[in-house]
Amino acid sequence: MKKIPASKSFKTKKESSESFKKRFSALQNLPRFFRLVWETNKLLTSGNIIFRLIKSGLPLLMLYIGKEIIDEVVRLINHRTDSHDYLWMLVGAELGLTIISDLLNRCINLFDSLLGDLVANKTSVDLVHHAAKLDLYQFENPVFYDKLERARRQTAGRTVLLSQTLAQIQDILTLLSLGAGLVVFNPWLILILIIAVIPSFLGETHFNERTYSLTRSWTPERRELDYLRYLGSSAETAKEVKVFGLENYLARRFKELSEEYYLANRKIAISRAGWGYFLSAIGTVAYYAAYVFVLIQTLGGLITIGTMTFLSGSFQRMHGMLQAIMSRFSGIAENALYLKDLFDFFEIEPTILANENGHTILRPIKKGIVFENVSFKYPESDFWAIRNLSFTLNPGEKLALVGENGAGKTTLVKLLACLYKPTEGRILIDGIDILDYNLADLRANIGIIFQDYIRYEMTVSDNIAVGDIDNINDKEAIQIASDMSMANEVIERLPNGFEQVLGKRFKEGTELSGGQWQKIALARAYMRDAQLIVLDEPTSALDARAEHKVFQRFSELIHGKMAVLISHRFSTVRMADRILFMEKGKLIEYGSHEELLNLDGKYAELFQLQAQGYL
Ligand SMILES: Nc1ncnc2c1ncn2[C@@H]1O[C@H](COP(=O)(O)OP(=O)(O)OP(=O)(O)O)[C@@H](O)[C@H]1O
Repeated sequence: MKKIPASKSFKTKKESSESFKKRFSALQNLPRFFRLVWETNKLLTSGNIIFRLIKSGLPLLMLYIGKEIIDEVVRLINHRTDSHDYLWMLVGAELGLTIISDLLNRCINLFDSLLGDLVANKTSVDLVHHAAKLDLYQFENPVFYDKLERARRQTAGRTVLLSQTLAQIQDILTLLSLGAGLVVFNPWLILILIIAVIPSFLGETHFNERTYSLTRSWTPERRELDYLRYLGSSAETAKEVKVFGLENYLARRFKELSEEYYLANRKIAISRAGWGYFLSAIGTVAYYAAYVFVLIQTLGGLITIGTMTFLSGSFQRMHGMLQAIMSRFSGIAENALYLKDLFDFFEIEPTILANENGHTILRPIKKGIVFENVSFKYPESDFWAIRNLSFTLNPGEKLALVGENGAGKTTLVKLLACLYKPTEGRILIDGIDILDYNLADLRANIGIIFQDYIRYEMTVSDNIAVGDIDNINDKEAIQIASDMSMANEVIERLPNGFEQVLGKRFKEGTELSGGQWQKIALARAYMRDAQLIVLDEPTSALDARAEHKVFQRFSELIHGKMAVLISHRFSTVRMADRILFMEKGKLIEYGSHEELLNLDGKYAELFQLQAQGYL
């Protein structure tokens, strides 16, 4: 079994004090959090605060009435003929306050939970919007991914922080009011009280901080655990797990890793329980010392029995409350740290900007698309995925990209869609760098179907409409796109036609074959009114005849538009006006099919090889 890395289980003093400071500075995130809560729902937020303010004054009032009741009862025992009216009035008032207090509790809980759900929903929506703005390479970076993962966890978890902080404010107000009552009768008790809770507070703070550092430093492993759980128990992976008999391997890997995490966690949990018990025992002893002090004063006739119950009652409540406030305080600081992860994520800026005021693409494109000495390295990679690539895609031209696996074909398409920035060189549309165009307009003009397109487990209609999501309700356009891509042949055979849910995740879902999925995905390309259509091996799962037919149709249907086709089938590739043959990121041959055959180079060699396979 792997040993727990030292850095994960133990930390130096310096690290501890640094993260301690970090915890407290994380509290600075609270105002931003409350702004978010306020913006989410002003009515619920203000209602919640008002109810809590009222509630915070009730304990003092109740204790005072309790004291008055006892003193009145004692007085009436000694003066039996006096009227009982004041006593019943006090009892009535106590009953009324109890009923109001219950009602306030219900309202506060209700508002907390409604507000918590709304905040979680709003944060999730903001998260999706922000994630969509970020660069693709950021998603491929593990550090970023961990941040995203932590942020995603925060969206639901912050509900606790909301009620914690509001309860904290409420308890502090109650404490102040009770404290004022206590000061009037005996100021010394306050001092005992403070001494009693400080050890617990320090203990709580220390352990919360250790838990946070542990959780944080284990984010990559927790991500791996989630991934292993997914591999071992999801519909998508079940087929392969069964045929390769991976269950034991996955379960073992999960067990080993989860056990390491458990052990690290257990260590903290045990010392937390031990120290927590010891430190709160100090508080209990102090409480009893104060209690004895009050009893002695009562026996000496210095205070009434009512005052004794008031003092011991408020002391007990304040003790409990102070302890709750202190332990909640470190809880809040801890949650605020997690909150920092969420806000940090929102602070990550994309490098490819939306460029809302950028150029818009001419319709139709006049001079075409020019790759000008473009080179590209993936971030964190030290080899060139694309190297010194220069070519022009003329208006109306159909270009095919050919090359062995890893030659850089998909990378070229990603650069064209502005998913990455070229490391060197420029890509121009009508003479303007694509980075200077309005990003949304640029992408609206390009329709790309990637080889790893998404199989949306939604209706057929939605699966096609994602190609032009603004027209999701345009049934006619969806129908036409499906006719064009030959998906109609698939759809006709589905029990619910266009409304058929695809995939096996949801009830009544139907699974399609690889080729059938591809025909549906291909319809997305016809949905949008793009000037350039890029198909990155979207027909690899079609049989040879179907692929030939699809491409023949494609050439006819997109007549006049620009297209880039990536395929490993030469029968398809030869339909293009021009073919670019790529090797290790470089363009090594280009021309029409006939020209490349006459050249008798790499293209011709691969073509012959494939042709022989069919002989
Ligand atoms: N996200 C990525 N991060 C780092 N390197 C990558 C990434 N995607 C691709 N590469 C590398 O870039 C090179 C070009 O990959 P690309 O996907 O463009 O090839 P391709 O020609 O489309 O291959 P195929 O025919 O297999 O689809 C490969 O060596 C690959 O390992």
